[in-house]
Amino acid sequence: MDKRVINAKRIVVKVGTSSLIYPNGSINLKTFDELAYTLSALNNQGKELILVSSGAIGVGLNKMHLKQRPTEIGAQQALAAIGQSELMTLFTQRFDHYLTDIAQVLLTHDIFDYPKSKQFVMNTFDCLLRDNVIPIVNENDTVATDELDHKTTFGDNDQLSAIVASHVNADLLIVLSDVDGFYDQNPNKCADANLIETVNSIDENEFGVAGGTGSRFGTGGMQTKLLAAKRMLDEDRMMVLANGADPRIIFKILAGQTVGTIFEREGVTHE
Ligand SMILES: Nc1ncnc2c1ncn2[C@@H]1O[C@H](COP(=O)(O)OP(=O)(O)O)[C@@H](O)[C@H]1O
Ligand SMILES: N[C@@H](CCC(=O)OP(=O)(O)O)C(=O)O
Repeated sequence: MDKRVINAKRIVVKVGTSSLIYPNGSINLKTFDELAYTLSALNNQGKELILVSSGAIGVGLNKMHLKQRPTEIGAQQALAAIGQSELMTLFTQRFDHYLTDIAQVLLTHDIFDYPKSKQFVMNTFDCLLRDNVIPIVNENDTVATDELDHKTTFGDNDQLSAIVASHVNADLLIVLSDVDGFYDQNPNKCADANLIETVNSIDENEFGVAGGTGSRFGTGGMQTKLLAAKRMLDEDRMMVLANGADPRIIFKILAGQTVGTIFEREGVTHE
């Protein structure tokens, strides 16, 4: 494992809907709790953490007792608005339990393109991290339209997490999903798919084996995770993709254990 992973101080963690919501639509309280515990423990150790969390629509569906995601974009945005406050309530409860302060930061993908907006966002992150408050970021779904196909999909927190990691100069991006890592074929479709432990570069070969989402509530699937990883590699940053079923896996990652898939440029020092 790359020594830089063990030494990472500023870490962005992205958690997908598939880790927070069960396939039956119920809220996965175990993940919420273990995520809050893990990030609180690391915060206490002096790490600087930013959590990018999806789940607003999933939690909104649950709150409104809906089983299917509506196709109309306005209805999805309304569900995201309902679910976002509920999502933060769940996080507040769990993080309170571990005596950790959190803050909600809603962003759009293009916010860093505007120098003044970028400055305000950066000031906010700086103050929160300085005060040991963990920012919890989601896309501002009611105003975000750039990623919508106006049919069934909504937003993309994989790439948003990479954008955030890049602008806050994070040492490491950890993406938690419902798979163990990046496979040479979609593991939900091919039983003989093999996990790839290290990826040094991403081109059409990798994109060629990256399929769409496996869950009813996830959006991007592996395509958007590879786009996020590509951004990290282009900037010589590292990303680890791992299974978020038990977020305490982050301790293993930071202990240097071989977990999931690490995306890192070639030629770095291993031990
Ligand atoms: N090559 C691949 N390796 C791993 N997972 C893949 C691959 N191609 C497609 N997938 C799918 O991507 C899914 C993860 O993406 P997604 O459902 O959007 O999760 P999340 O909600 O965590 O963002 C996996 O469950 C799997 O079905
Ligand atoms: N902003 C949306 C999620 C967008 C998204 O990228 O979802 P996912 O593929 O589960 O990470 C929400 O909170 O429901």
